[in-house]
Amino acid sequence: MTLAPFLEVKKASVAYGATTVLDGIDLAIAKGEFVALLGSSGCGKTTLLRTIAGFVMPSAGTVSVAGRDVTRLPPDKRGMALVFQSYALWPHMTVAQNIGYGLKLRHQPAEAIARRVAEMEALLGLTGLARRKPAELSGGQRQRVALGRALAIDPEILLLDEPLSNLDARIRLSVRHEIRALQRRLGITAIHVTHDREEAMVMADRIVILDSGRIAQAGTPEEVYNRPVSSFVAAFMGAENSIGLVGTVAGDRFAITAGPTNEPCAVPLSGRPLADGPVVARFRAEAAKLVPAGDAAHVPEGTLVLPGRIESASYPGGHWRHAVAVGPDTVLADAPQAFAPDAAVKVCVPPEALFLFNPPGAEPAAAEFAGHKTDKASELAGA
Ligand SMILES: Nc1ncnc2c1ncn2[C@@H]1O[C@H](COP(=O)(O)OP(=O)(O)OP(=O)(O)O)[C@@H](O)[C@H]1O
Repeated sequence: MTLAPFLEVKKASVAYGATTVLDGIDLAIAKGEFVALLGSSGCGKTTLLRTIAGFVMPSAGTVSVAGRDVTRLPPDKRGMALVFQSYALWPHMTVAQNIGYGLKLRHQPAEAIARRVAEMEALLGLTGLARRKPAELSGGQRQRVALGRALAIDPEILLLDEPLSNLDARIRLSVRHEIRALQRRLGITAIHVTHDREEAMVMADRIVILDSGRIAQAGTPEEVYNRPVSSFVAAFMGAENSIGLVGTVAGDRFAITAGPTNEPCAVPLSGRPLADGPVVARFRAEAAKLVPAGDAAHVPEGTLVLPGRIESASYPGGHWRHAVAVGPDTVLADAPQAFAPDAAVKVCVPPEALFLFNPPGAEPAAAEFAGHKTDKASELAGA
């Protein structure tokens, strides 16, 4: 299903002095969609959000809402509301005054403000706290007030800049669900900046992964998790183990040659745009199975086998995590039981959990991994 774009960023670039921070960003967001902007520190997430909000003027490109170019409009004329990480509540104002602040700026009559504030308090579970000042609230309550202030002006687009990062882990989980449920209920379009992968996964309809001011991949949580288009995205989505291999395309399979760190193996290409030669193989610790070196009977068929030696084991909860020396590399692999240090093992990785990429410059030029097109239409279709 392809949805018409509601918010559209076209070829947007932003530079601070000689430094390009956003480089030709193309992004189309459907009405009611919840999009997470995900990326490591300094990749340009906040700059993109502030460009959409109107606080940063792009040096090139446009921002439009419902087909209307808003690139030159001031922030308060864009129908958007921004919620910050720091809440930015007025400390001397009560909860009610903070929530009603935007309406007061818009010269709404007092009764209308009181009505809307009461609605917001009920919606956000703040009833009874109207006369308190921010200092008399918990972090979660303060964040709900900030959300109430943003929603009170009835924005079409809600922009969230790491709104949960000041909350402790447990409250964060509940506020996460509250924000998502509210966004769904109100049918509001939301863009959420975060560097927390799990937060993006559980909250968003679509995740946009930024790398050095460019979109590395945009897709549903399931797409970016299971079909990363690059080694960078795979690593960012948790496939942090990396091994160098060599292989050749043989029909619909990629035949991995036996090497110093691996046994030979053929994996289905499944549309992967691979060329003969060296590849980087990435996989998650939880996707690998550890088998004692002498126990050939328990090596699952069709898996990539990496002989190794246990360096250490730790218990993060639910399983044992092992650091395993594989040739000159160390990979992490989980198992339900602990292996002893120095034990000889085989790290077995099933083909569907193995992400293979030719090194940059070696990819087949014309090949495109099915379902990985990043043009606008398919981005929206993934919504
Ligand atoms: N006003 C500014 N002047 C100069 N450089 C800036 C300015 N604002 C941001 N930058 C630089 O632009 C780059 C992107 O910053 P941005 O805040 O968008 O990153 P981010 O992905 O949101 O990072 P974080 O997760 O750390 O907040 C960084 O290198 C930053 O130092």
